Amino acid sequence: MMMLDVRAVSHRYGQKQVLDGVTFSVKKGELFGILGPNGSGKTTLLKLISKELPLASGEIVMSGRLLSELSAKQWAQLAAVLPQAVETAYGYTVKETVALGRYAHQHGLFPTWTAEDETVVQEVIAAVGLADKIDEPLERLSGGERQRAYLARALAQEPQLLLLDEPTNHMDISGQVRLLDQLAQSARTRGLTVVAVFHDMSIASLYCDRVLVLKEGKTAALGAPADVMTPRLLNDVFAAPVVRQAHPVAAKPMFSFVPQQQRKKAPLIGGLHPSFLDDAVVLVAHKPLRVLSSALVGSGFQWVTHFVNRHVGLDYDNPYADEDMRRYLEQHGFSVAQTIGMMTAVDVHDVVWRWEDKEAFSVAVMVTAGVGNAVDAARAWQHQPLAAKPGTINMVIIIDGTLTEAAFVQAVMTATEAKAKALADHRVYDPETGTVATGTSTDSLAVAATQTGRTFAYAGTATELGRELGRLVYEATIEALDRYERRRGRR
Ligand SMILES: Nc1ncnc2c1ncn2[C@@H]1O[C@H](COP(=O)(O)OP(=O)(O)OP(=O)(O)O)[C@@H](O)[C@H]1O
Repeated sequence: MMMLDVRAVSHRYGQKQVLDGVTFSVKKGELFGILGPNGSGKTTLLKLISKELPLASGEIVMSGRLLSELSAKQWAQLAAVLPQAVETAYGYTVKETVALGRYAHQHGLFPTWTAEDETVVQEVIAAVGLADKIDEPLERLSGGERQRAYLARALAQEPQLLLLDEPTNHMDISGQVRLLDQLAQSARTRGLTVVAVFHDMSIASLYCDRVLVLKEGKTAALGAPADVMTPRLLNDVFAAPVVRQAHPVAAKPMFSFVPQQQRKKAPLIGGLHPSFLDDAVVLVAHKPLRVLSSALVGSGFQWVTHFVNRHVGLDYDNPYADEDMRRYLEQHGFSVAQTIGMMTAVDVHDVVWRWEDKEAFSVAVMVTAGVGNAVDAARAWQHQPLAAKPGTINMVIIIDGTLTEAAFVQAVMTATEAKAKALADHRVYDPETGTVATGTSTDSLAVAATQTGRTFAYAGTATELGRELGRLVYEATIEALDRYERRRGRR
């Protein structure tokens, strides 16, 4: 059974329609987020669910019962609410405030304070981190501490459903994390259902199982954050440019707004640098880049924001490597449609990142090199049929500038030639033919361009762009080969 069913709910203040046919359900134990710009109807929706506003249109069912059939006390036995702004009642201590939350559990005309009431109150105060302030009057707490005291009061109700309006509003980062971890744990262990309004999209993405995105009182999106919180949707709903990035440790997308000024001035490459997951090196561009790539995921011409080079073991042998890579990207919160995915057996911490800012353009190169499967392309025909093994040179090239398609292809040629020269100078040999290797059997390359600024019709070695590109690729490949050898030497 659903904990909460909201069916075709609409609401007007006078003539003003602020909610229009909103429908969603929340399962028991779910952490459900409501997102949307100011005035999109989020608080109104919570007030309708908490019976603070009368429901004029649509239906709300809580734990199988129509809201209209629940008395105030019955409602309070099922649900608790932490509103956006709570009036501080002066003179009450933390404990007295929290004790008010037990009202729904007390019986008779002269309710008595039971041992259970006392235990619950002590527990929830400890859970929100206010044990040392238990006898402090509320007006002597900070805004964040007071918010936590009110949260403890809501938790003391031992509700099945907790409604929160911007619960982390006044809290510092550690307070936010503690509160949300606590809610997530209650959801997991006690089956507590949480419906919360969030303004911070990254927090919503990190903690919510599903989100409802409201725009002008209507549902703009409903689903898992990784699925529905696309930059395009958020751009549209919030009318501001949003960047989606990978969280460094959690498999959830993070979001940041890009200040207009910064967008105009800051060159892309200056702010770009590799970041690491446990088993991958990741590059995140602030805006989609046009890419020509041979990668496992995202081959051909694409517009992407993410480049993921994932480490797999030397014995990795999967005929469906592309599907496996897609799954990996999804599990780690990347949008497959906007990501270039490569694989390597090399330790990704040996990645080499080189960049050069010229007046007319900038170029950056990211290389991981492993040459366990080194091949001389001119003599590959002498090999036994080659197995696609993951000993590989992977390269991502990023150019601040506008490239024609010819320039993309020429950039691929220039990079490939410079890489082959690096292998020759590094004396990497094809173990089967004994001749100098030109690459490995599974190398990947992605050339990406911002498609803003100066246009480059060519990127061959006769052009300034090509010359710079050739130098960077050569130097980065040599350095990556050095790192590869050093690590092998250490084994
Ligand atoms: N009591 C009221 N009387 C008239 N209009 C109201 C009332 N309360 C809210 N509104 C209007 O209804 C719209 C939705 O308000 P609501 O508070 O639900 O939005 P919200 O999404 O929670 O916004 P915020 O992010 O600013 O908290 C707004 O345009 C607001 O001005």
